[in-house]
Amino acid sequence: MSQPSLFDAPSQAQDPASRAAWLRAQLHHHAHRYYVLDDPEIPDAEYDRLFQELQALEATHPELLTPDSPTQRVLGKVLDGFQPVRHAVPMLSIRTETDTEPTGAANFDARVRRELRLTEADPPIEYQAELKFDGLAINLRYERGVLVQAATRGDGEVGEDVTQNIRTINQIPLRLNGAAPEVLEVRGEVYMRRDAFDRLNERQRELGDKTFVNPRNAAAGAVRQLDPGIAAKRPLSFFAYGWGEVVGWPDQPPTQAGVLDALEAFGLPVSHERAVVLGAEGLIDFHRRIGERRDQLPFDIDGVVYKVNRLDLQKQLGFVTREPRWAVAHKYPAQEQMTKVLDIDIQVGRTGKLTPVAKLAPVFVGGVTVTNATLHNEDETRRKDVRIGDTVIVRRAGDVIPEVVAVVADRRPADAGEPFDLYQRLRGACPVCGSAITREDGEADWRCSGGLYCAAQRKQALLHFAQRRAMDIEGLGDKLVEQLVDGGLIRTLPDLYKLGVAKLAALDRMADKSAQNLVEALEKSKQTTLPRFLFGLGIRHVGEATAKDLARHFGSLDRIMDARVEELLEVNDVGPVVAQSIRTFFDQPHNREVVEQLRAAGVHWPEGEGTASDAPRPLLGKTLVLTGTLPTLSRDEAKEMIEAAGGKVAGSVSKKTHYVVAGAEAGSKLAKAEELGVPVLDEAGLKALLAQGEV
Ligand SMILES: NC(=O)c1ccc[n+]([C@@H]2O[C@H](COP(=O)([O-])OP(=O)(O)OC[C@H]3O[C@@H](n4cnc5c(N)ncnc54)[C@H](O)[C@@H]3O)[C@@H](O)[C@H]2O)c1
Ligand SMILES: [Zn+2]
Repeated sequence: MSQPSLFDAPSQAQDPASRAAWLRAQLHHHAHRYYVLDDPEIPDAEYDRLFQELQALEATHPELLTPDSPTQRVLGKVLDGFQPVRHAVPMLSIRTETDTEPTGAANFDARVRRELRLTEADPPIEYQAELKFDGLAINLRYERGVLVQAATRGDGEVGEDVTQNIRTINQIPLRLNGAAPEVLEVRGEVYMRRDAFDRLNERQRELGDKTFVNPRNAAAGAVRQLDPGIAAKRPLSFFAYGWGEVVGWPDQPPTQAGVLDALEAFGLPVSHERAVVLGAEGLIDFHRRIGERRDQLPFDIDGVVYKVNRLDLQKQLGFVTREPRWAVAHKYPAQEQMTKVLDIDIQVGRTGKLTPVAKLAPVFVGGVTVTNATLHNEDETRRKDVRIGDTVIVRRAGDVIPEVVAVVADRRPADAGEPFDLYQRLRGACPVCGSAITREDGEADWRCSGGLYCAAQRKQALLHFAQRRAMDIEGLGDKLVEQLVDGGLIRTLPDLYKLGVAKLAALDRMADKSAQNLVEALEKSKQTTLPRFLFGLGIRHVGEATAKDLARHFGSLDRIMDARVEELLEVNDVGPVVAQSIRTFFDQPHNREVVEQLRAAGVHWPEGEGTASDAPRPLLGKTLVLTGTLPTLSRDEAKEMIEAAGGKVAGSVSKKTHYVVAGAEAGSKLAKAEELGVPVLDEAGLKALLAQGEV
């Protein structure tokens, strides 16, 4: 049904009464999404703007104030399925001081001094400054030191009984240490660490499930989950920052800081990022210090909280409607904001992965101006249904790249783009090199298949080609590859073999001697083997073992390049996905050109007939384990011979091992073989086995 829409909001020029009514309806709707459903539709910053507008309107037009106004009470509600819990002491909200200006702290300090009738002659007030954790407020009730109940805030008066779910949080003690009061209600925040949240979303993405907008939401959803089994799987954490009902605690400390220390001594997690400071200056300094480190904290905070430290003064100051007078929240720039999607680009990563990226109208979020945000992959873009022209929520928290977390559905313009279709958008071709793009069954990502040629994949291709197990080009590491590619010395792989000592020696931090060595290593690498070369090409799914199988089966590169999928499938261990990947790779004209240029540059290897049809493979299907030192064969030679005969070499002995080949100083593997009754051979025995087929 039609709900008030932000999109056709009555203009602010309208009369204050209808504006106020409209704002109340908006706030009620969004509070329900947020507090009850744990599924907000707009960012907090937007909610706060509406809230502040209503507050201002009610201040100038007191006759518009209604008792049910969101400014007058906390808007949570008990979800069906949970037992309601009446709080012994109401759970309130905290007043938010003007967004990010340091003057917020000065206003608060001045107000407190006025309320306490202090003059300039009086000393500065002592405050406890804390982090404002972005999670879900929980009341933990301990009776005689035992956790008997955990409840959400709800509407502040009545919350939900979530004891079962809270018990699954390891950080929350089920029994307090030491001499606990008769009744102690501990208040604090259940939250999810950012790394845990990222892992959770990563897993959701892999499963093709809906991702969570932010850690607060994921944590709130987990706590308010009717199935404790699901709640237990979400990694939640907890920080205590306050208390509710207290009975029988004669030595309760007289300050906020003292009580938090005591809670910690009882075994509750209390953040150490807190300080007792003096006056407005101390608060401003704390706000600044934490602000500088906000991105490095392992969890989200949306601000800091200032509290009068002395409890007798807190009592004297008391409460107004939904907030205490002795505390205030001072926020940082929001980590989520709304903005418009101007376009959707597709970026090619260094391994060829294609990532859709939203181009955004510039927006200030998490302390920086953001113009790009990742959409992760095609399925996720479709699940969120992000289209060009949409208004979206962008999140930037910590050092991670900004991401689009949701579309603001009722702000979609009539001329918004089509549902996202990556293949169509690129017309099937990599935006960098024009090679075909592919997406395999069961994989989330599209990829460019021009691995050897694609500029985006140049560095990766070089490193892969040069590695020890491939072309073994000594001295061609990460840093040098960066320099060579960024400096324009290498555009495609074959350029490697055009590098001369003079060109190399001109590079930063490259001594003549190392340039000379590299040129020699390059020259040496030209003489290689077909398996090494094949592996070095970086064909997706073609690892060392598959490269060896292919080389053995076909004998020559040309035969592999021209093999049909059915022919590739005849190779040991090559399935449909691998066969298709090889076929697609060699179907790209650019990849073939690179291969030709490498051969023209002098890269060569011995070729043979291949074993495609009739060569004997006496060890086909057999698994062998090598241990100790053989008299004449090196470990690599033995392995090569076994594989050539169709066998596999495994690293450890199990019941599935067919033979163990033991040399001098064989250790635990030999013992294991004897224990399991696996036949043990020496070098001569191995050779005899290999010779079996050669009749
Ligand atoms: N996006 C939306 O649609 C939407 C809707 C409703 C509310 N909201 C957001 O919810 C927030 C308003 O919530 P609120 O009025 O319930 O209060 P609040 O979150 O602004 O402040 C009170 C809460 O702060 C938390 N807190 C964290 N650290 C604390 C500390 N050290 N000491 C004391 N309390 C601490 C507690 O959970 C407490 O309940 C705003 O940020 C608002 O944007 C968003
Ligand atoms: Zn490409």
